[in-house]
Amino acid sequence: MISIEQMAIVLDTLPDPAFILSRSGKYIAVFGGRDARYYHSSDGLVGLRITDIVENEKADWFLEQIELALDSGQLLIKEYELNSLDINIESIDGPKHSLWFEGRIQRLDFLVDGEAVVLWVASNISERHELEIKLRTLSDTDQLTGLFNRRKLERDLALHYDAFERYAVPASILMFDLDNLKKINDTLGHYSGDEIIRTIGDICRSELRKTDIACRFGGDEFVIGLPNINLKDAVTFANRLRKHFKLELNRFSTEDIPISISIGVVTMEPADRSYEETLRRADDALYEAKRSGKDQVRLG
Ligand SMILES: Nc1nc2c(ncn2[C@@H]2O[C@H](COP(=O)(O)OP(=O)(O)OP(=O)(O)O)[C@@H](O)[C@H]2O)c(=O)[nH]1
Repeated sequence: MISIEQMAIVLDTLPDPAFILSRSGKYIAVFGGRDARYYHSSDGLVGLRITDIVENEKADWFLEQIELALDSGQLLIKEYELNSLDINIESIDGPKHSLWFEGRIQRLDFLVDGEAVVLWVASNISERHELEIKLRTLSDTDQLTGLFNRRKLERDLALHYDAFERYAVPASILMFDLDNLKKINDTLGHYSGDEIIRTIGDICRSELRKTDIACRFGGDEFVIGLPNINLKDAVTFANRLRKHFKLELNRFSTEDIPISISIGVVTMEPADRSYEETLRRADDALYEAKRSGKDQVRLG
């Protein structure tokens, strides 16, 4: 059997901080989490309330979680961030940058000063969180161009179609394809073809707003989603883009292989039953641009 004194040492040596918090957000007791590389100091917390140290919105969130854990009686697991906007990190010992935590919150079956209480164990998961963000970004990105890939595009277009259908928020789509890439590969080599595709990514990044979605759809085919843009403005944009591409890609052109792009432009319409139908119309418009001699913009 270990003694009460040894038990106290064990609690204080817990690698992750464990808080006993009341329903009203009062810190009743704090144990462990002493490593200043991973955790802010919890010295002086006992007796304070969450609202004393955490800004309003975040404090409300903490109180909500306590309430949920108390009501359900079941283990509640939540991830959250604490940064200098939430608490005055500068004045507290410990890491100064923002941290991500996994909170494990469980009702305790006793009252303190007549109030229900929970045990809140906070594990620092910042490294895991960063890795997850990197993985998510990687899985949404086309390696050659750094643009989004088709999976991410389709996810975003589904959301924009939803906004269009419910609230009539316009959204337009450009689908474009390099002209004559096969000849370029055959004549100048596959690496030149790759460089042209990479350059397309750079031009897209320089031309687009943050909310636009530029994606390499596959091979030498690209799609740009333009939220909040109607057909007229989308066509103006497509023409500007075509000229910009022509200018930049000119350095790859040879006498008998001009390098340009063909673009199909459409906007979401009530007759489209899904974003896939809008995309299909963009593809038809692109096909028309190719059929009519390439290096041009066609409306669908
Ligand atoms: N270098 C390079 N070539 C690629 C890549 N992806 C696809 N391609 C080539 O791009 C060509 C695309 O086919 P098409 O669109 O029919 O060929 P195109 O010569 O551009 O024909 P048009 O679109 O009618 O002008 C194929 O030859 C593919 O091998 C890539 O990542 N790098």
